[in-house]
Amino acid sequence: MTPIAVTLLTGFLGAGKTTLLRHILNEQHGFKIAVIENEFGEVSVDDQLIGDRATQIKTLTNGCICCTRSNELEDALLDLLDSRDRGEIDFDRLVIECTGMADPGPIIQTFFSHEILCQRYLLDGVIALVDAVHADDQMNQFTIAQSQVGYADRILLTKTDVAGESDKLRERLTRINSRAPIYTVTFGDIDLAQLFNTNGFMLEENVTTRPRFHFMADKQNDVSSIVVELDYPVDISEVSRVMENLLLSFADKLLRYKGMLWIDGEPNRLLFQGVQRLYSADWDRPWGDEQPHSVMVFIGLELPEDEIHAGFAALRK
Ligand SMILES: Nc1nc2c(ncn2[C@@H]2O[C@H](COP(=O)(O)OP(=O)(O)OP(=O)(O)O)[C@@H](O)[C@H]2O)c(=O)[nH]1
Repeated sequence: MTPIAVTLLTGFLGAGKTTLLRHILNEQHGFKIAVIENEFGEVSVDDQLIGDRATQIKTLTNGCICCTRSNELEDALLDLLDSRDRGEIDFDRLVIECTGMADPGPIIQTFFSHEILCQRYLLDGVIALVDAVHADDQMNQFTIAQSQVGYADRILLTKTDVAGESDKLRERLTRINSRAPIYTVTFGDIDLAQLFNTNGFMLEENVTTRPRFHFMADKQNDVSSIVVELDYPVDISEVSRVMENLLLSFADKLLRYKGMLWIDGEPNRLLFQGVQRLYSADWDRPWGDEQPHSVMVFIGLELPEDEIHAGFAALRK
């Protein structure tokens, strides 16, 4: 059975998530989309704004889905599957709109830690919306606004019609997350091909991410990213040991990491990625004519850069 592709919309309060969702639902894309909305408070406003284009809208108002202990998100995901299996509703994609204060981490983990959800849903991508007018202040004040950017596979800069383009803001976003491309979007108007099928959590991605800016130590952000590149082969069990050690001390700080490794004596590339404590690895295609090398991107909160660099540097034989 083909898993249902899930897109997670995150971004700080007022960044334009609902506006984008409305645009997604009104496009002629041929998908049947179900929506999970998360709002604070008993009265749901956004589902009235969205209109009736979604197959099914589930609104979770019992607190924020990233921090409630009630498994409300899990229940909603299972309910949707039940209704679909009973033939009551039909959908082939799911979009989840988080609240503006939500931490995407636990939401992402839901898709990796529950057996049925793992099988039936495929987390396709995390889209972070960033309000070009307010983002700087928001990220200065709230680390969660930085984390939302840190988890993203795509960053959408909204409200540039008011704020204009800012290289400084783009540079800051790239410092936080050097992996995600940044697109501008005005009132949600964007080609869906840029949002869907990002394969953000698939392992066959060609990871060649490099920071587009050369920067100094990051004093501005709590969340930042680093790229680790190794021009020597490493032992797979040694890599596991380095990762286990890093996770032992810093699991909560390593928001997201992804990489391609040159494993000693192996003709194939090893792709690996993780979100906090959960990580996985898979063999990819052979290196072929390409010069083998390793490249990894780590995105995290108060990123333990020295420890990461030291851990992998120690693998040089
Ligand atoms: N000028 C301008 N306004 C925008 C743009 N995108 C969204 N808005 C406006 O920004 C306001 C907030 O947009 P929403 O889509 O409700 O934002 P949200 O992220 O869903 O907000 P919360 O649910 O509160 O987190 C609305 O008044 C939108 O019309 C844009 O690109 N340009």
